[in-house]
Amino acid sequence: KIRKMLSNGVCTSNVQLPGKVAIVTGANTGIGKETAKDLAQRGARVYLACRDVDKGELAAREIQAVTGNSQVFVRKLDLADTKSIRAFAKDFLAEEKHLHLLINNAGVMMCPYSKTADGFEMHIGVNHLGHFLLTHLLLEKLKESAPSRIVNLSSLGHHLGRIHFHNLQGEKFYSAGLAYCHSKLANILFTKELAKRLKGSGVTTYSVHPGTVHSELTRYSSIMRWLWQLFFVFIKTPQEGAQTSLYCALTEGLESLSGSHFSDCQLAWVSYQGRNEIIARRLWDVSCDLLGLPVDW
Ligand SMILES: NC(=O)C1=CN([C@@H]2O[C@H](COP(=O)(O)OP(=O)(O)OC[C@H]3O[C@@H](n4cnc5c(N)ncnc54)[C@H](OP(=O)(O)O)[C@@H]3O)[C@@H](O)[C@H]2O)C=CC1
Ligand SMILES: CC1=C(/C=C/C(C)=C/C=C/C(C)=C/C=O)C(C)(C)CCC1
Repeated sequence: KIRKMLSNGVCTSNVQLPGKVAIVTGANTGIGKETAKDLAQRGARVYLACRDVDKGELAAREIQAVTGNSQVFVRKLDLADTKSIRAFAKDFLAEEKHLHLLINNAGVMMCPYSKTADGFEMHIGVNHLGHFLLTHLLLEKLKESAPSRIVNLSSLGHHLGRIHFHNLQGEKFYSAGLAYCHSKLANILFTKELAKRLKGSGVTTYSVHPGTVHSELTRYSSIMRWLWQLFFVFIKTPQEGAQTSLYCALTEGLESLSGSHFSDCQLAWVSYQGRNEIIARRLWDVSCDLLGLPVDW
């Protein structure tokens, strides 16, 4: 009862999605799996973009069995490797005529200092740069399929985040907890800058704090796991955690709020840095530079 009371925010939309195509990254478990399940339940063709295809297949079978929707597919996507991101996008673009919903959900938290295949620090590399590149590669398809939406999973933790341009890869100093928060701030800044650039295109974008949710996200931190267990009544189930992503993906009339941040299915407060347009623009330029992308897209 306490958890239900604290788990504010339910996506009440009864929008159905026959003929619509969705991609959910990191959909083999946690919030992503529940998000994909709900979209499949509404009749969408859903692509589970997972780094571990076997885990993805297990989730797809479960989703197919629960929803009766056979149009649930698994594709390999490792956000810690730009080659994998490019291969995923290439195959998807060849396979599908449309893309209506891109849910940038996958994430890592508090992993020990490590680097992606391209030499980016793991949090900024997977949580921000990986999704930045994926979105870039899929954007034309999203525009052609408009109205379409992009939902970026951020976190309340962004309040502790700062974009240290002189130490973006954590080489000068590194804290696993803060590195996560920095990457989640980057998700918010990306959403804001992207929304600006997409004005008038029919593609809108939102960032989301899903709540404090029981999932595998705490895998690298025994303290977090212990806290989550101790205070389990305060922690949302993954299904409850998926509600704000679904709200942003499905709610009609949300277009004018493109670029905004949501929690518990309502507008949420963003930190001072998260509202800074100059930092958002600079992060965009630096991200393009790191990924070898043109600045204007
Ligand atoms: N749980 C919470 O309390 C909160 C979660 N969030 C955010 O919600 C999102 C979902 O998290 P949640 O469901 O809780 O976490 P989980 O750890 O349960 O799920 C994360 C998913 O991301 C995938 N993933 C991790 N690294 C990569 C990679 N390199 N390439 C592709 N996929 C990858 C994981 O795959 P695999 O299973 O193979 O590892 C998994 O499918 C994250 O962005 C997180 O930051 C925000 C605030 C709070
Ligand atoms: C203070 C406090 C809690 C709050 C924890 C919070 C607010 C965690 C946020 C985690 C995030 C944002 C994770 C991923 O992004 C608990 C554990 C509920 C237990 C009661 C004490």
